Amino acid sequence: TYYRHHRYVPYFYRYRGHSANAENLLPEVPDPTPGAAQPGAPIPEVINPRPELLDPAPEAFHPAPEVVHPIEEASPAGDANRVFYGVMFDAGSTGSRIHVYRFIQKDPVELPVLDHEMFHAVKPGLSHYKDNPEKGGDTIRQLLKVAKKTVPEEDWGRTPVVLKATAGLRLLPEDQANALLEEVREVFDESPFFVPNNSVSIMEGAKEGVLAWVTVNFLTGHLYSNTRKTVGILDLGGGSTQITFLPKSKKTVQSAPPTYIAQFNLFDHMYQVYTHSYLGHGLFAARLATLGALGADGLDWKVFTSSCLPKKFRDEFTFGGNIYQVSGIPDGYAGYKLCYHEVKKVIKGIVHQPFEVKGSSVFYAFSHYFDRAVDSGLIDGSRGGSVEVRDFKKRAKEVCNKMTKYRAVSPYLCMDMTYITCLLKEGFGFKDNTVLQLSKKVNNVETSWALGATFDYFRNLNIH
Ligand SMILES: O=c1ccn([C@@H]2O[C@H](COP(=O)(O)OP(=O)(O)O)[C@@H](O)[C@H]2O)c(=O)[nH]1
Repeated sequence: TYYRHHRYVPYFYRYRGHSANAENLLPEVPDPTPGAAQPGAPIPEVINPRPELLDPAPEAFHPAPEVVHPIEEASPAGDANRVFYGVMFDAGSTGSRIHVYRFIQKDPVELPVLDHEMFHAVKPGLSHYKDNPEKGGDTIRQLLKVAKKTVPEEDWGRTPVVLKATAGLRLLPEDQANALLEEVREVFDESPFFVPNNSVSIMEGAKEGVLAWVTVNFLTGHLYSNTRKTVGILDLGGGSTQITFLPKSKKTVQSAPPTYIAQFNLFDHMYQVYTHSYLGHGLFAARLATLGALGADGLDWKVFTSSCLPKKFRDEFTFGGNIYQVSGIPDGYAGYKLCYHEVKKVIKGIVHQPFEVKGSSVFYAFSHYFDRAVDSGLIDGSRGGSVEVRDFKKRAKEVCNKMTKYRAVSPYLCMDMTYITCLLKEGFGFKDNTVLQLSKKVNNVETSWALGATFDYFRNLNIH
């Protein structure tokens, strides 16, 4: 039985309505008793043993005792299940988010099962408050209310709260980023939750890609199968973008810059992945770069123009706490070809083309890849879907050549779709027929680095 946990395929069940990704809409948390089944819903089976898949890896995933709290006594009913929670904050460049994960540990030597995620998001991100860190701290305080409503009060003191900041804070001057982090530490310290050492930090880009890869491969069951098949991930944030996959060919590893290869141990397997985070190549940073405005601090009088924007469009674009004047080219041309030419300059020669992107057959693409695919009508927002790289290109052309039609959806849609097309094709070197699985959630859990980071916290994946 010791090995049995490795045969469990992670199955997740929806115990109650999952809150939508309504940025800015701070939740009413509908049901204060986590795990309460919906009326009429079938009683979920939490784990699903698959006896035919024997995997001799012996190590269980359970929190290392020094990190987390003693295993509970069996309840009077004789139920030895241990429920525990992990709270992970994602301080992204465009918003801050909270993920409250509920795990069930059936047996101390077996892997706990991820049972539920509560997710909420607010906009804008912490970096927006670079000149007013206290207000930034307030957004985290607001999100903590979700944790208080989701985690039963008796568990607060042993539930860890961790915040990791990504591109938004990486792009800020150090003193401003530190002031924001310090503010968050104070908010955590005054909260009733368990605040581990180093619980508030800026995450390295390389970790961001690896942890998202861990999340997606965990949620899709690939970490449990003995086929060693995994899926790659593409994450397009506001400030940075990540690519991570498990190379099949040695040449991919040998020809990659050494910092693009990461190793870690997960559920007793050693993985060596290709991963990189491109700072300044997230969608919003790329908009600014296309407009020639990236880093143009203090040029608030200047209007930055682009043929990717509707000709008569004019806007104040805010990113990272700075405001930029932007517009289309009123008497000039707009459209796909010119736009492609502009965005290509942002990508060409900067993005490394891995030897083998076509080999790693399926890539899960999420965050802004997903959002823009929904906005442009490529996929349905509630279901997600799979598209080929060429579908992005086709839709980008249509959006750019009919800007008035899509303007109401977003005046930046032409620029964004063209950037995504160019990044995939000329940046990473994907073929037209590479399949991208676009998803915001897998089994009702957000596809983001946050779950991987929670595993990393509990188990220390020792990524290097
Ligand atoms: O759990 C998550 C985390 C992020 N996102 C989306 O992914 C994008 C990520 O942008 P972010 O501001 O985090 O970018 P970064 O700071 O990583 O560049 C945004 O559209 C978010 O709404 C999401 O849907 N779920």
